[in-house]
Amino acid sequence: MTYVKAGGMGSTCGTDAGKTALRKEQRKVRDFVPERVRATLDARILANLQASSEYQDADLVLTYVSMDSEVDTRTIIAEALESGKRVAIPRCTAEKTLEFVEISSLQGLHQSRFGMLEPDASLPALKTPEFVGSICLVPGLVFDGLGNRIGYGGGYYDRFLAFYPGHKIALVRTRQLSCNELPHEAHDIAIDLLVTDQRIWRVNNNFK
Ligand SMILES: Nc1nc2c(c(=O)[nH]1)N(C=O)[C@@H](CNc1ccc(C(=O)N[C@@H](CCC(=O)O)C(=O)O)cc1)CN2
Ligand SMILES: Nc1ncnc2c1ncn2[C@@H]1O[C@H](COP(=O)(O)OP(=O)(O)OP(=O)(O)O)[C@@H](O)[C@H]1O
Repeated sequence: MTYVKAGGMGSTCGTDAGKTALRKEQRKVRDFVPERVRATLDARILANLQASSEYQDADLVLTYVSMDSEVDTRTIIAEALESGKRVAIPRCTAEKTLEFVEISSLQGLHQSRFGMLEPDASLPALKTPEFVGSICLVPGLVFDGLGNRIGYGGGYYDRFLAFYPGHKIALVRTRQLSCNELPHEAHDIAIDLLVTDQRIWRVNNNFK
């Protein structure tokens, strides 16, 4: 396995080829970090998230259910529910966007054809007005200081976030941060808040 330093990434300009290459190398970077180290970093990310006013003020948390080497959201889900917050997780739709379904535990979910845990198709999705006052934890492989992100490449989150009224928050291990501006296109929706294992980074140019 090749170890790719985050600082060594090329800043290719807005091309699909550039995004695809970054996805591939960042996936390796993320998988390369030993599980024990990831757990330590993720505990710090959790603490920083919980310390943020955006999290504290939110009564509803929209979050993916982590898998593989993604930043752990299962503890976040358990602690959010424990503290009385509402939690909703995504379901992929045929239109390649996301619907969010409220859950009360991680029980009863099923594995989607992409390997992620999803709520049953029969359960009702929340409607956009219910997202006011919520936060959305957005997954990604690599982020830059302007809030640009590169995900798995389905465009699911970009389509959903285009109509999302709450704070868009990324949970980021420091080595998933790019010091170069990432390639981005008109449809890409930037993150408002980066929560790393070291600090909380507010992307001011997103607050309009
Ligand atoms: N844990 C977790 N859950 C998540 C995401 C995530 O990043 N992490 N998502 C983040 O977005 C959404 C699912 N994202 C996906 C992104 C790409 C493909 C994908 O590569 N699809 C292929 C194959 C399509 C097909 O078989 O029809 C493709 O689009 O080519 C699938 C799902 C929702 N749930
Ligand atoms: N709002 C949108 N409307 C139409 N197509 C879109 C939209 N957002 C993204 N797409 C399309 O989805 C595909 C993947 O987008 P992109 O490369 O930005 O993925 P990503 O941000 O890495 O993935 P994701 O959002 O699932 O994490 C591209 O072909 C893009 O044109």
